[in-house]
Amino acid sequence: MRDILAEIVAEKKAIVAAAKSKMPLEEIKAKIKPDTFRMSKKFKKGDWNLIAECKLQSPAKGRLNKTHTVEELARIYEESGASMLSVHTDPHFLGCNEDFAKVRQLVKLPLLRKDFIIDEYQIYEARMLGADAILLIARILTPAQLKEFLYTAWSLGMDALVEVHDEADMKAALSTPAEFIGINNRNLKTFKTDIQQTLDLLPSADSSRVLISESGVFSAEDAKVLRAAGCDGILVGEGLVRSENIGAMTRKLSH
Ligand SMILES: O=P(O)(O)OC[C@@H](O)[C@@H](O)c1c[nH]c2ccccc12
Repeated sequence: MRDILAEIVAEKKAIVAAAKSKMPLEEIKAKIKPDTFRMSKKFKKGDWNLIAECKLQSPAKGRLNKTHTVEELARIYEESGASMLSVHTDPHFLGCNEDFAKVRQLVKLPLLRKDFIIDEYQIYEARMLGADAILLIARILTPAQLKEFLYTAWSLGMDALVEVHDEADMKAALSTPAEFIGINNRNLKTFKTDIQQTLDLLPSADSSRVLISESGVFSAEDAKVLRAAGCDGILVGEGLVRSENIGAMTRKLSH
């Protein structure tokens, strides 16, 4: 069976190697200033937060939205009450660093750099692009890397959303002091989603962490179920970019 995550990670190694030879880490370090933890200032345990994702394409489903640019999506989300934006920089999602930097110029909300981080270089790069937070996917990192990358993000004033999909990932996430844990309802091998995944895993999370349910949220009803179960927020891409009225859907899912 096709393993989409493994394919993406294999390509990512080459992408990072090419980026390093174009702009060495030392050069990035000389350019950047630490951020001010804008995600953790905004997200409080017990509040409800929508992270709205600028997602034009998915590797499993192909093109999701042909009518809007990433910048247009970002503007609608911000005007319609999202707490934060997630912007892909990986080409499988039609993301790129340039679009991320453009969104940074356009909006004031905190921005999550959505990518597959396998090397500390990408964390410094995220800060250079103006990210407030990064995604760390437990499945593709060792527990030691997870901790190390979390501290690297913190040293740059950025927050990290540590993503888990099953009990083993959750255990790894809980072994770090991660403040934000994202339960991905999507199996990253098959890309199938089911919000039941969050409901199943929530009891094993510790209640001091901010818990975000990611992927496969398509309605206010889904959001309501997740909120009632104890989530502090949701991360939504497809459910927004494919809806007929993106602004109205953003408003519905924001509270
Ligand atoms: O479009 P959705 O089903 O609402 O999902 C958004 C987001 O959770 C998803 O893009 C995502 C979360 N973590 C990932 C890791 C890899 C690829 C994609 C993702």
